[in-house]
Amino acid sequence: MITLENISKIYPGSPRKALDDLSMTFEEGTTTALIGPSGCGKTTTMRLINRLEQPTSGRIWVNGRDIATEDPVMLRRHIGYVIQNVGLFPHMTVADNIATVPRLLGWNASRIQARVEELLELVGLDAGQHSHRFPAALSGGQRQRVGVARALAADPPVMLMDEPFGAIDPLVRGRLQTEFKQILQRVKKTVIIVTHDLDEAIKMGDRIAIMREGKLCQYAPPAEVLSSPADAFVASFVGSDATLKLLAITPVKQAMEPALTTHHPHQLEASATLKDALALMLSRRTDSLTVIENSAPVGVLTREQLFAHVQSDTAHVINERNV
Ligand SMILES: Nc1ncnc2c1ncn2[C@@H]1O[C@H](COP(=O)(O)OP(=O)(O)OP(=O)(O)O)[C@@H](O)[C@H]1O
Repeated sequence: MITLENISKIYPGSPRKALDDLSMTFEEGTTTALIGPSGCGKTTTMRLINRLEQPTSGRIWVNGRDIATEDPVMLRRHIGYVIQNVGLFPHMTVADNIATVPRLLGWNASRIQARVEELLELVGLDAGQHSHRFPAALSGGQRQRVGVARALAADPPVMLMDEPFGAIDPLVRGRLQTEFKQILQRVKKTVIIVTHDLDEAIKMGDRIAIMREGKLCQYAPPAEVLSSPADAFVASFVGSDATLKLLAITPVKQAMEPALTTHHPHQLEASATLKDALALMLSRRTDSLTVIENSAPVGVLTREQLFAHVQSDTAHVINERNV
């Protein structure tokens, strides 16, 4: 768990606060997406947590310890850090890059090799094919995978990821986001991801922290940010298509009426989203669907139930357009 307690940061010579009395807690084993306009203090927050910067005032606790009392170098060995363009050492092979922190921690050679192979498999790279290559010979997506493997090498409880997909082309980015989310769920770390991309924040974050001018505007699960923005700024930040984004992350199961027998001919898996359901209703020109799980009916979803799950104003707009 990471706790920021009344953190303010004023950079020398700067007229304004980069962070302004910021207090928040990042729960253990969860992924938080930090998002907000340029200059709102996202990167500063990350750099304070791994002590690349010092707060002007306030305290930061990582797993119950005040990091001001920790040796910054030792602290950083227990915090994985992934940045845009990765920062791999260009003169070192993939294997040596991943082995950096385990070597500093004094692991023996066979343990390091086993860990490198395990991590390459975890991030979807073939060890035999990639271990001995140099970063320049990899694609952007492959470099990013190596960056994540390196950050995970010593199994740190905390991972900081500063725009980890920023330099990746959009098609590969979507795939990497999906894969990394699965990896992060498996390794159960406390993860903070800085992003500029709301869709990425919604996809990756268990919670989203929306910042503005060094303060926190809202800190909540994606569905709550989309359905109940805390103020006008958050509402404008999430945009007019918040309802569609909400449909895209809400499982059908949450909105359906349970039922073991139904007469509606069109079927949809319970794991599908309300956006999938709406698309199916539109294409089949129907107002109700049978929801199935393991090939058996588990419920019914009607258009009314679907709209009841999204903000009423916007739902009316969708309804009136009869989409
Ligand atoms: N080393 C520095 N010296 C002086 N001011 C800085 C320094 N680093 C950041 N700042 C200022 O602090 C504020 C917060 O910057 P920060 O980089 O944390 O924002 P950010 O939300 O990560 O921005 P971006 O999305 O553009 O990366 C900005 O006004 C920035 O200009």
